[in-house]
Amino acid sequence: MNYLHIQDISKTFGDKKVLDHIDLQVKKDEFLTLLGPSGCGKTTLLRILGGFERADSGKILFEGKDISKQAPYQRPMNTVFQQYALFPHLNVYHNIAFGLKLKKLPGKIIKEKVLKILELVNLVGYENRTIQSLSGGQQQRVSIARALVNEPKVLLLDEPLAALDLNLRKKMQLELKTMQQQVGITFIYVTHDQEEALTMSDQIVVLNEGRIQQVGSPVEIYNEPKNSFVAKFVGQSNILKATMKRDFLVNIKGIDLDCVDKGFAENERVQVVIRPEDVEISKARGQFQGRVLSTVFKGIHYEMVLDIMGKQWLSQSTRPWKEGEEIRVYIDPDNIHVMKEEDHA
Ligand SMILES: Nc1ncnc2c1ncn2[C@@H]1O[C@H](COP(=O)(O)OP(=O)(O)OP(=O)(O)O)[C@@H](O)[C@H]1O
Repeated sequence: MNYLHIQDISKTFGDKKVLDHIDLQVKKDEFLTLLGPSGCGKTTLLRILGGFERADSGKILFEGKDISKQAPYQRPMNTVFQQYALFPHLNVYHNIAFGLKLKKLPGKIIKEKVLKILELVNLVGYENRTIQSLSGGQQQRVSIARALVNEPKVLLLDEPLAALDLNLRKKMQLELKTMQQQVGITFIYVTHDQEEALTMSDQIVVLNEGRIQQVGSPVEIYNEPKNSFVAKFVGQSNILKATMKRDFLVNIKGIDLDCVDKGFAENERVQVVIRPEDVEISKARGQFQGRVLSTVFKGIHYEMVLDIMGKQWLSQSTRPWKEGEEIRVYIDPDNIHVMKEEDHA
């Protein structure tokens, strides 16, 4: 039996179809991320899961039971919002204990649970602090603690780190992942930040315009994007028109390249994705000839725009190449990913 099954969910606001037949299986103890651009329907799907919004059609099944009609508090889920939604007049302890008091648990048990969760979110000693005296990162930890203390089976997180600065966000990403592994709760995490999704997730669901584009592990999504939307949205890519000659041989602009992909017909028109870090520039070796158009220093590497037979390619290298320099480019067959051709590409 599936743990959580989002079964054929659709939702329309006015005349806009926001979710279009979303069908998704979520495993127990999995960190699953809904990734997509602003407006693609991520938050709406999360709100439907949490019970804050009703789908037009489809069901939410938890351990085989239909929970679609349950109120938020009846569901085995808790939500952490981007705006921390903490009670400003209560201190840290009472913010976290709030839900447990509503459940009328004995004071001793409440105290034990709150102290345990404070340890998990690294806030031991902060019990009596007011919410206003905490930093943004600490406030978000309180809101995560407040959700986790209720021991939900599934935690829903809607861009919880969006308001934090970059350094703190990166630190919290790792902390959240560790927390999730420690508590062994399924996390469903919404973000539009592809790096965040790649860092934290077991599974990523890429959404665009209310439709699932691809479901896969971070490595699958990055290395084997299913279409040009995923290839462009997750990392940078060179997307090139090509023709499949036969299995393991693809032709780009008259140049034959070995490749690992198969399953395409002879002479089928395809698209090839090559990541900038896989574009190897050298003076002498390579299937393609070209010229450096620009070079920008990016900290740990240089980013170059190349002119390869009249098309611009992005590339990365640890050494700078001079603008105007004539170069060759080598692509390893392992780094050539072939996709079906799309009309809009
Ligand atoms: N209650 C509502 N009434 C009307 N339209 C809505 C409502 N909620 C969401 N929408 C619309 O549905 C679309 C999807 O919104 P949603 O918030 O799910 O997207 P999102 O992917 O989470 O985007 P963001 O990252 O910007 O929050 C948007 O066009 C939004 O304007």
